Amino acid sequence: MSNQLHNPIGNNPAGPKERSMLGSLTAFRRNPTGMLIDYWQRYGDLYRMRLGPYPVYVVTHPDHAQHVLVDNHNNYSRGKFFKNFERIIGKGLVSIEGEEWKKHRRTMQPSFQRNYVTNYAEAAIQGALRMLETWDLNAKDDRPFDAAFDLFQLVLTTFGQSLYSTDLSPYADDFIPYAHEGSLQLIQNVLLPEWVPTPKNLQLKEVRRLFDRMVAGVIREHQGANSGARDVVSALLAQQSNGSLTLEQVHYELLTLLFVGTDTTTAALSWAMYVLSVYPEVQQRMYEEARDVLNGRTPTVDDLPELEYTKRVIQEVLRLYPPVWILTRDPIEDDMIGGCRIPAGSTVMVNPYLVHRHPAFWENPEAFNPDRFLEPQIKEQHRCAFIPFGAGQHQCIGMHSAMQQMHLTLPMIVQRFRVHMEPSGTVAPSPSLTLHPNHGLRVRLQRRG
Ligand code: HEM
Repeated sequence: MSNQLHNPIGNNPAGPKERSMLGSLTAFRRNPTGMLIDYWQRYGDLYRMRLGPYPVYVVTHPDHAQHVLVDNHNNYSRGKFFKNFERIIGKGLVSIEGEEWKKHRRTMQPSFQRNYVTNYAEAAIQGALRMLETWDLNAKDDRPFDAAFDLFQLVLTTFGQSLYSTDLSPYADDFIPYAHEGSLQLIQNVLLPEWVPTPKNLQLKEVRRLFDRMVAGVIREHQGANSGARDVVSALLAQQSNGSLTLEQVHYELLTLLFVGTDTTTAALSWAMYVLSVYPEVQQRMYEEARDVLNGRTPTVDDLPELEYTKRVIQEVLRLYPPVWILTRDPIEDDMIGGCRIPAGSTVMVNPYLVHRHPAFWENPEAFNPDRFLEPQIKEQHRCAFIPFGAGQHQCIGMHSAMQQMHLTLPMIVQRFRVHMEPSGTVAPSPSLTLHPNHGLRVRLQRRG
């Protein structure tokens, strides 16, 4: 794999010769991760391609990621691809900019602070216990099943109770396939104007209607019950009462959190289950850690610092399978990255999937090795070599709650079961907006004695 800094022609990055009007869009739709890696090998660390009419510069080197996301972020807007999100979730934290973004982020931040997030642990644990009860039955009957669906249900329910003080479980059957569909359409349909009445656009409208109904219900419950809840819904509604936000803005922010918070955490948990099944030695070490630290108990947040191998497994899962595998920004003025000119109005794609595989920063990058994250060496790693939650001002607001949920759930799983894939073998990533294992995650569980 390439480890060149860049491979420019003059001060233009190299890239494929694209004769079709669609540029590299067809190849991107067919096999996005494969295509991006192939171009990386051919054209170096910073390359140029076209997706339809849009010039895109793909960034794979941590220095360049840091330049775009952190050091020179003032010269970058979220850009045209993030605008596309508005088709499903309206104008929320992932598409708004400037002062409006700052105000919204400030309003929501307290609900996501590391210390506050510990309040969500109980919902995550109780949800996991319920899920494991049904898994017990599957194990008893030796019945293979799609764990990805159950994990999504767990994440949705925990999300609802923690952040919205609402039981979202009745929506799970509709929401889960719709969230997958929405995520897929957003990446496959980047060029299709939303007013064109194609079956896919009509499907997107239906997805949007369900999401709207869910969020409208959550807001109504909060307004009607005077619940006294101190959740993110109440924080946003307080700003609406004092005239700082409109009800529509509150609605869109809640829609945004729901869409981006659940699909991502589910993808990460699914990849973790996959990893347990293909690396039995990793599963065994996690089991031994859970056995020694918990001695058969259910974990609490106080146990998390002791479950340190599990944390490294989660980090390694996020390195190889970053659920948010593409971040895009548009330069406002012309910029220079690694000696190459990046024109205003184009798009820069910072690609965690590639950054996390950069051979100059990760030895034997395709190997699954949680010990890469051992201290002190990980402290010396480039600050943008590992960016599953992004970097800079737009860094994920939900990262502590997502990490906490994974860190609590995985020891509970390995404590009770041995996990096997059904059928065994490797699973390819299926990239939509988020990176999921393709064809779900069929597993067979064996109860530990
Ligand atoms: C494993 C789970 C998750 C991953 C991998 C993840 C990843 C990311 C990444 C990479 C970004 C940066 C986007 C950018 O720079 O353009 C981001 C932003 C964001 N994430 Fe997450 N996320 C996860 C879970 C969550 C959860 C649980 C929530 C909410 C409950 C959430 C809400 C958001 C929001 C609102 C933003 C936009 C922040 C802003 O621009 O101010 N995420 N996430």
